[in-house]
Amino acid sequence: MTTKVVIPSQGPMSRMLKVAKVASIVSNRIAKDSKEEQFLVQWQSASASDKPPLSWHNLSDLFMCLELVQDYLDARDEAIKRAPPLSKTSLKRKAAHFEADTDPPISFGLSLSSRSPSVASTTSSAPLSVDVYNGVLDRDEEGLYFCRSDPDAPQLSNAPTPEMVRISHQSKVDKAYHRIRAKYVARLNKVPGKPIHLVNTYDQTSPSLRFRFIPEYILREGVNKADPATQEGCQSCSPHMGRCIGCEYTQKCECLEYAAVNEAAITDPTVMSAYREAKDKGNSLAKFPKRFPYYAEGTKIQRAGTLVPFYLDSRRPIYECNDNCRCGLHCRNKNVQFGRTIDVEIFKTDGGRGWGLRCPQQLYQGQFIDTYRGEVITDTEATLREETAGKAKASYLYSLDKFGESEGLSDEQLYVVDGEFFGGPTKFMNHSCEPNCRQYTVSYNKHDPFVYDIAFFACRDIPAGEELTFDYLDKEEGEPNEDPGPDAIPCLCGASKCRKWLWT
Ligand SMILES: C[S@@+](CC[C@H](N)C(=O)[O-])C[C@H]1O[C@@H](n2cnc3c(N)ncnc32)[C@H](O)[C@@H]1O
Repeated sequence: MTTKVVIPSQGPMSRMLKVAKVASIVSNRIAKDSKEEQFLVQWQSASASDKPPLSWHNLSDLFMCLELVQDYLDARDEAIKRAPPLSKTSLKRKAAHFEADTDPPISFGLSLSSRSPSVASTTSSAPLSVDVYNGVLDRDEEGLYFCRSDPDAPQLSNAPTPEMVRISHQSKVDKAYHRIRAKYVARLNKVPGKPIHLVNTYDQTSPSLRFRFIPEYILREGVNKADPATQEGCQSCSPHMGRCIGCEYTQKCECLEYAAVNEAAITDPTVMSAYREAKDKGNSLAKFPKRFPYYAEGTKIQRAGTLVPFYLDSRRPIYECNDNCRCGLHCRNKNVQFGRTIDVEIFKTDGGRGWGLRCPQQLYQGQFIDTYRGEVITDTEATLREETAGKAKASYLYSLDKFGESEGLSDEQLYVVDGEFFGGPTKFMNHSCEPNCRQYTVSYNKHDPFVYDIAFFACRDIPAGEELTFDYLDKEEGEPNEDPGPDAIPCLCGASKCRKWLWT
């Protein structure tokens, strides 16, 4: 007679698993008696020579390790897609069998001991909520369950068996998908600021629970932001000049010192030659005409705060005023620093591009959407992460190289933003060869060429619900396209002028 160890059911929290000791989820099934979705947990083994213990658990036990359930479901989904299709008759027969008896036939000899005071023994004929296959369930001081190896138990090296795999592919996992979605939405609801919605009318999946929403960059080892003492503010401006919109005169505002010169505004030939000379010699261009980047209040309602054409149609960096400025909180030259002001929706795209981002309301040309957030890492660390994760990883890495050339910095000195595991909703923005958004450099410290914001703006009016996209290559006007290499990722943007690949 096989002994199984049963954990008494005492409400959902009483059986939470100790996540740190769970290695992975390796199978799933529907419990014969309770019809609960269950998952086979593979635990970490005490030593490398021990075979890891395995135990079946109801979904409710796994709330704290839903990330691992999600990993398992992704792999299961891939395996199902790769599996040869079953013939209609065999599918029907197996499904019928499965509904009648969903417990996998156990093809290995089980001999389980029950030495933990928190578990009770029963026989295989008793109704089981959870059964342990080759270990002993125990509880730590916080009451969390884990499974430790039992030297007397048989060493199971072949789980999941082919039979377990067959059953797992036919067993429903709707509740697991639902729980994962609920956990993701609960997290979204905690993100400060305007709501982020999650919409998936395509399948049951949710974006990765491993991702954490963060409001600011996380600076990792070796990354240094310029000393706050170097963040000069404009000292000659005030909130009460002219129209009371903060900075009013570009020539007064020291924040624009390094901003692009508006050459079209230089009509005097003497000024033009002085400008050319200063430019050639690398002298200060502070006194030449500049533009504030945003329309101020008082223009058309849909224009206020949007980019003026001088910036909209270019890749010119934007220098916003900062906390050390005298122009006040409501300066017309402060925008991106206040963050997103629109709702966004993360949605599952059709056509193989994964998740995408859209806005449920209409956006106007030049309107700020959000910044790209993530871990700021060194170039060396970025290369390491890229090599470890393979070519697809490159998609979440964003180089902060805007000032590299003008400041004479080498690639190794520059930083990279990795938005894969930490970031904001813009992580989900896909590429299009004919995009409706564009990325801009936004700096609050003109003396720091290393750490600045990457901000997305609508480059045309965007109707409510249209997917937000940008061009991943962000090339200068007229810059030629490189030929795609053998590893080039095919582009699925569907635009009529599609380049056919994402990057080389
Ligand atoms: C920054 S992520 C965008 C969000 C991503 N779709 C997701 O589900 O997390 C970049 C990745 O999205 C996919 N992607 C984005 N735009 C695409 C396009 N036009 N064609 C094909 N895949 C695209 C590629 O897998 C790329 O590596």
